[in-house]
Amino acid sequence: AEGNVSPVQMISAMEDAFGVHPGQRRNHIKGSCALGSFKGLAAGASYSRSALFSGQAIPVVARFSLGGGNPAAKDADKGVRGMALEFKLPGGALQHMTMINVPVFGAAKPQTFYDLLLALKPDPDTQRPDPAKVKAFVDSHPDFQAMAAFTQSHNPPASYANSPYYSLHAFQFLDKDNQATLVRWHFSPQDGEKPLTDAEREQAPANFLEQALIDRAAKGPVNWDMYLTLGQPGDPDNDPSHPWPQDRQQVKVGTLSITQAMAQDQGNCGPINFDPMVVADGIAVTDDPVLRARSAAYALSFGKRLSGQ
Ligand code: HEM
Repeated sequence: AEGNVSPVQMISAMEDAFGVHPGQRRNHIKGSCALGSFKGLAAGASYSRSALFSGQAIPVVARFSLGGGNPAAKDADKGVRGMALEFKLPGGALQHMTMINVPVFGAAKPQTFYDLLLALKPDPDTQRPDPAKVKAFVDSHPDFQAMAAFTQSHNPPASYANSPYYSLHAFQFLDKDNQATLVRWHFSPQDGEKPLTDAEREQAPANFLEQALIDRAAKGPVNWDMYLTLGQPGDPDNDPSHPWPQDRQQVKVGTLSITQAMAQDQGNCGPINFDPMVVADGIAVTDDPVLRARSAAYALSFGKRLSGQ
């Protein structure tokens, strides 16, 4: 079926798929907090007047996470890893970037993501998703396939520090003359990309990502370079399942340094809603329906967990 999916439908499908864990996120439930700063480059300032690219160090509160709503998920499980950033700009404005480590998203429209959640609802008899329903979902949603192929063919990272993270959505960067440039961005790890080997995946304990990040940050800043990908006329601005052609120009616009990590109940990322539509002057959202559905669903998840539901 086509049509708008309300946040109430979306979160209720998420709760049916993953269960309800009171006070916690309905998705990306397992994660860790971190702190650091971001330094922008003049190259960024030529596309966006955001204070991000002033060259001053901008304080950042971060959260790293596993996709999905299972708090007992294993860190070696295949699937999505997230990096959510809240930049505290001078004067009190906030900029969010809420990214995953997959370069293509599995839904052109909120309906596809909703249909996936419906297909993942555990069968009462087996307590597992019904494989026939999952297959029917996959067969009927071509926009899901690129992301599924990517997550199945890539082992997860050995550390959050060894993964890139992608905006997926396109945003408008606005310069000082209000000239707009359509961009996507990603953060590339200076520590390099390092997936677990198959043997490491089998032997890995359930929980290692948090301690690995704490240990790594204790040795010195963990850096990611931020790159823009510049859109060309005709590149879609409203479909995170649709990659742009490979030849699009990339521009390095800054570096994120994570200096400290901690458990999510010991840091200040817990009560933040990393809504990806929180943008400050110089960056603007498009009418991407997936981005809009995210914002609505995050608000509901946030309201529930803050009130102990
Ligand atoms: C329609 C599609 C999507 C829906 C309905 C959805 C829903 C959600 C919800 C409900 C949360 C928990 C929010 C909270 O309680 O604070 C969440 C977290 C998250 N989502 Fe999404 N999401 C979608 C797509 C995406 C995409 C495309 C990305 C990446 C580009 C993404 C990355 C993340 C990350 C990194 C988190 C964890 C944020 C944190 O650490 O607090 N999601 N999502």
